[in-house]
Amino acid sequence: MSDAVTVSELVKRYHPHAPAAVDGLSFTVERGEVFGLLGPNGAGKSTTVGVLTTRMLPTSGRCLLFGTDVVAQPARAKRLLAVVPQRQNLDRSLDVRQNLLFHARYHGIGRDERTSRAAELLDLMGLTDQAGQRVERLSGGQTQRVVIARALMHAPKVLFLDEPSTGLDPQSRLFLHERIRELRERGVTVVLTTHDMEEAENLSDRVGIVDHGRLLALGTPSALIEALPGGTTITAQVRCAQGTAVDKIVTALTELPGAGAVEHDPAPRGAGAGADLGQCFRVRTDTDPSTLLPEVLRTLLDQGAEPVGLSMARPSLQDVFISLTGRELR
Ligand SMILES: Nc1ncnc2c1ncn2[C@@H]1O[C@H](COP(=O)(O)OP(=O)(O)OP(=O)(O)O)[C@@H](O)[C@H]1O
Repeated sequence: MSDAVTVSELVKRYHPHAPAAVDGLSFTVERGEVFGLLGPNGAGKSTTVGVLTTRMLPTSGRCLLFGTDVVAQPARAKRLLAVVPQRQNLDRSLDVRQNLLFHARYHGIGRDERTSRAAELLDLMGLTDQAGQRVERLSGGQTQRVVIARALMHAPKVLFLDEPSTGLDPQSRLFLHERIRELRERGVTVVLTTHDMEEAENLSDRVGIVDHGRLLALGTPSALIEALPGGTTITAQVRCAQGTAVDKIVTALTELPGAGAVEHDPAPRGAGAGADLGQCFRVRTDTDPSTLLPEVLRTLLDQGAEPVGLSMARPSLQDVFISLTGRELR
């Protein structure tokens, strides 16, 4: 059985002498998964999605949707896919339900079927009460839900979502995430492009991180996070007696079994009164932090430091993203 999306050796050059916007990209998206396509500005995500959704032609390489070549059979590919763009493009002269019905009619879906699908999708997206509302009266979150409902009217097998949560309030964002999960339960494959790493980590079964048109990493968010060196960080805020040798504390922490790099920050944020004596130590570890944590505490006490705060942070997809694509703005 073919994958939902197959991208092989995709190259897209906008100008013959310009660097390739997509430079030999290959990945597959399995049927029914939510796949996050991530990368900094200009990485080549929109170009890749543009080719996959038949909006532009590749320079070379092949893209298939459920085995259908998007270049050789664009009309067939269009029936399989739906795109939810970042900027809404609803028909302002129509109400919510009419937007859905018009889209279905365009796709050749019969009257009875489009009426029942519209009712079902309005219900799924929590829009039944807004069915007769003009789209210009809707909030940002409601508009986004209408755009998704409309995209689903022709029962696409793969849905491309571009930055779906941009500008949404937390409730709308949560609702949208629940609906995306529900779509996956119904067997719809979702390709999500987002800059929001928390969203990508929460929603995606797997993510592909691209930069300069190339794939840098591919896997489940948890596998990519686990592969990050210097995994968990234990942060200890302490108060030290005047004259305490901070270097000695750093050395003692570094010598603990399982400890990786140790950083010292003499002015921790929010140290408050007596900040001149406040110190912060960060211990990175690839091992189980629950065994290291008591050792860190004991070492600090042995060295005459008084712990006032202790925390443990697992790295996130954002850390993976930054470690692969760098910190500089483009
Ligand atoms: N129509 C175009 N003509 C020429 N170059 C383009 C065109 N569209 C995109 N590019 C260039 O191709 C590269 C990839 O752009 P693309 O829009 O695919 O990146 P992206 O990852 O989607 O970025 P963003 O997150 O900012 O949307 C960039 O260098 C961009 O400047």
